[in-house]
Amino acid sequence: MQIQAAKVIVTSPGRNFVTLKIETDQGVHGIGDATLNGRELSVVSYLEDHVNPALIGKDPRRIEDIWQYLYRGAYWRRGPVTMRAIAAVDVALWDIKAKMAGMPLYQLRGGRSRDKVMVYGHANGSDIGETVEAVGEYIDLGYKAIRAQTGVPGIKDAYGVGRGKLHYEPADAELPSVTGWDTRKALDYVPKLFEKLRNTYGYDHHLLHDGHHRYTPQEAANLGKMLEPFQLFWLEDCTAAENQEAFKLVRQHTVTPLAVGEIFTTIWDCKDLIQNQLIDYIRATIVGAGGLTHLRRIADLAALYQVRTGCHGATDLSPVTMGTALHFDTWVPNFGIQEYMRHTEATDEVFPHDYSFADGYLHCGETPGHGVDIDEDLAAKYPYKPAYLPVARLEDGSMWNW
Ligand SMILES: O=C(O)C(O)[C@@H](O)[C@H](O)[C@H](O)CO
Ligand SMILES: [Mg+2]
Repeated sequence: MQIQAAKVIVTSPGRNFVTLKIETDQGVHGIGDATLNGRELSVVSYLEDHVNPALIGKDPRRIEDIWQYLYRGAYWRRGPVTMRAIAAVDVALWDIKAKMAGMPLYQLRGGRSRDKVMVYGHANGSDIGETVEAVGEYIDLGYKAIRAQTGVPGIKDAYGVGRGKLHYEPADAELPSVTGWDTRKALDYVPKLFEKLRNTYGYDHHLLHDGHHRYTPQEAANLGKMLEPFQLFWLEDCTAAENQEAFKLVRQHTVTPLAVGEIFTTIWDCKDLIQNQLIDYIRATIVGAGGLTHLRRIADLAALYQVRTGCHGATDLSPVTMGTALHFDTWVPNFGIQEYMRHTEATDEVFPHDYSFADGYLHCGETPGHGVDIDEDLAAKYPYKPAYLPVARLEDGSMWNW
């Protein structure tokens, strides 16, 4: 069996997605997601110029060997562009293998560990009142877990406040727009949001919050401590994690559960965080961390330390990543939760899929493979359109973390 063709499809049904399609001489094809928000075309080039030519003629069943070939063979290791390209190949090959086996992908991992996958949705508003209302809407939709983000008075367009209700999408401008940040104001306002949420809805639902790398370790520790009475499911990206040791300080001061990892690309980014039990949830996902082949290694290491998974699932990852993540979530023994931001209808049409939402849970389908395909004719109707995430600056003009 041989790989006959590998092609990259770029489509923008509301936002940009990069998809790799691998075709075999047996008529079976597989697809993988290679989307890197705001840097999409760099992965297109990486695949078209450097990876795809090397795939032709290879045996698609040798997934592990092809993964090692692309990782070790490049000499230049890790990084978002390289690892997303590897992830796309890896996922397309797992799709092919599962289709050939006539099984849904989770069966090839070891079968079901659970009946359904708990997800969290994104509730946001420009102030506490609006966010509390938005959380209520998610509760009415059946969600068991809800992430709550609020605009903060005096801060211009704070992180997490979207334009649409169910379709939060911050990558909007042809060049990054400028938003603001003020830690003092946020530290004062965010705990009040969670106090109001618990007073309004009680403690039956899981509540989550994303700090988006905005706080120093000391400030993050302070926030975690103030949020303790409100029993969060997790506080995400409370501080930047390039220096994994930074989490020690946070951990020493608060029992609020910590999650991190949506921008991690390999196990090396979270090895110390996991082994020192500095986090509770690892947010790496399929497209970000080298595909199913690598993500399961991260999950296995995490399991040794009772760290659970919480895959990134924002709408800058295509339905291909969501579908594959759901097969991973259905299998992985140390599952925690899955992020679920809904794609727009146009995106769902370009990527027909068999996963479905009901009563706060997502269910992966039973069709062979990962259950997601691409309608190439429809995809061609939505050409690439540059779109960037905003940047953040402090009041005095200093660059901050978006
Ligand atoms: O889903 C999350 O938790 C995020 O932090 C995203 O909103 C993130 O900002 C985007 O995925 C970046 O592309
Ligand atoms: Mg996040």
